[in-house]
Amino acid sequence: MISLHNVSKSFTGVPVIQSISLSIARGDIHGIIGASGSGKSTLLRLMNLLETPDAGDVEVNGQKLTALNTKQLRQARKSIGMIFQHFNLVANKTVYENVVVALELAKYPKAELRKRVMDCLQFVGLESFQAKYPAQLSGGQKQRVAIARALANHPHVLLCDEPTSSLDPHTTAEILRVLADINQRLGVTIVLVSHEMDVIKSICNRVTVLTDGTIHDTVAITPRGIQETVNTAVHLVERLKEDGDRDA
Ligand SMILES: Nc1ncnc2c1ncn2[C@@H]1O[C@H](COP(=O)(O)OP(=O)(O)OP(=O)(O)O)[C@@H](O)[C@H]1O
Repeated sequence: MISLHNVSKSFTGVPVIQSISLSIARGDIHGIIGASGSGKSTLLRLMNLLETPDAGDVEVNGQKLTALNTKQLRQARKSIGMIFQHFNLVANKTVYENVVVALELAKYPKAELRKRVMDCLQFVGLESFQAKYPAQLSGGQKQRVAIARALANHPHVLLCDEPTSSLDPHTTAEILRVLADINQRLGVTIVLVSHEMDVIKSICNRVTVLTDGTIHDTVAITPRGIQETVNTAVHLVERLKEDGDRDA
């Protein structure tokens, strides 16, 4: 589904990704983990050519992206959704408008716009929030809108760059559940960059460990499932007591 062949990328002469080859199979939830600065985000952004490789080839869904012209690449990107740590919503657009923009940019048939937006919002459980603005939403709700927007054009692949890093554990579990659902119900291949081992272990079936822009290893794991978390005040106090982090 996604193949990188000897891909390299430098910034201002400093190598950040060094001749990486990696294959991600259709239907996988593939994690990328590594220390800060190891190149995780850059590797992910090379998969949809948000970063252009200095060398090597990137193939997604049978198409060699590195061989396409600008127009062809724009077309190919419709089938590659992406979400980010800080959601990247347009602040002065409503939830509905944030999703419809993705469809309009992709020249989706006008008559089908409304239905498609509402289907996507329903999938993430936010159809009743369509008229709200991002500032009126919680972090988890904002990420759901971003997911709805990423799903709008029926992608085959969803690239997720630290999608839960701004969220509390309870909301993290909710968003991971949505991602697992997208993978299972819609058959979307997911690549998930995270520095949190718990996040990676909960839903990924393969994991690449990056170190200094090279692959240390890629291993198969059994996702252990999304841990239920509770965020009531009582539960939070209990957690503090467990950690011994309270006034004596
Ligand atoms: N556009 C850019 N221009 C210059 N340097 C960049 C750029 N993007 C990334 N880098 C550098 O490349 C290296 C890898 O960055 P990257 O964001 O891919 O790492 P990361 O593993 O995702 O880090 P983190 O976990 O801290 O987000 C870092 O040293 C970073 O400063």
